Amino acid sequence: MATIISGKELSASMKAEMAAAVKEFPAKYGRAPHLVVVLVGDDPASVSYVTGKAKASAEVGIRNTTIRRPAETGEAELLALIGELNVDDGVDGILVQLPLPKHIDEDRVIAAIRREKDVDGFHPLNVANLWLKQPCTLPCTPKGIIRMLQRAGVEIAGKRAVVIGRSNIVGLPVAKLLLDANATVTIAHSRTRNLPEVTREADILVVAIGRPRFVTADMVRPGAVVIDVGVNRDPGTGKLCGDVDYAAVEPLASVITPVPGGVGPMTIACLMENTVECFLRKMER
Ligand SMILES: Nc1nc(=O)c2c([nH]1)NC[C@@H]1CN(c3ccc(C(=O)N[C@@H](CCC(=O)O)C(=O)O)cc3)C=[N+]21
Repeated sequence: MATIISGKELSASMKAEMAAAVKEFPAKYGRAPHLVVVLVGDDPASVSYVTGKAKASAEVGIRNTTIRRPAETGEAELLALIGELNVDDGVDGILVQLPLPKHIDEDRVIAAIRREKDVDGFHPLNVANLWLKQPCTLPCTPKGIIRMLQRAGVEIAGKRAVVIGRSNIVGLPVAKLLLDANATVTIAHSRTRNLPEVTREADILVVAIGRPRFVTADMVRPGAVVIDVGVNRDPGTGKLCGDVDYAAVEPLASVITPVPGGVGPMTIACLMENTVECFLRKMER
């Protein structure tokens, strides 16, 4: 029987704490923080994520503007919109929802966001500063994962951590944060040979590979801490499911995160935190 880390509960307490602080901002700074979310196209998953971000903003007292553009929007047009938001003093955070339509270069769009307003922590200068251990905006999902480990009282230093997945958004930055917390880190991926053998070495297993129920019981060391970053639709039921076969793995893990109600809500809470941090850095400059 594993301890289940509820991202739902932990994110709710983070949001409540932020709301109490943000309530004082209009009197202190003249206004509330303002997050602008840009959504290009109408992918249903993206629409639902963007709605989640607006809902969380309301809970915390952050002003949220969601700008929607048709899927055919040109890259130049999107870059022009970002340029306007960059120089708008009333905008503290800019998030461009990913993935973008194929005709738009995501890297170019991310790099166009003013670094001080990059609440995702995806801008090249934020990424560089993460790897140089300089002050930076941390990407929301990795930040949320570390928060969950801390909340569960998981000691990271000296442990073996295995991350499955090497994306810029989750795998690479979470590996860096675990390394900075003095874990011994392995980054595994689709081309890793003998993957079950590698993952069985893990005291802490972070799974961000994007395949429903990919991690089975034979891949997990008894007593391991298992963090499931997956957000998949079950091909059969259409329900949300993780990258971990939860029913099979939960009985042998010491600590595990569920899907839904795990890493996802923590990502959103950390996005709110990053928005508040960008706002405060600006106001205190
Ligand atoms: N620029 C950008 N920043 C992102 O942070 C970003 C993005 N693009 N593109 C897509 C991914 C995905 N993502 C999720 C956030 C919350 C949940 C979440 O809260 N999930 C709930 C369930 C939600 C539901 O029921 O659909 C849960 O796991 O309990 C899921 C996924 C942020 N992303």
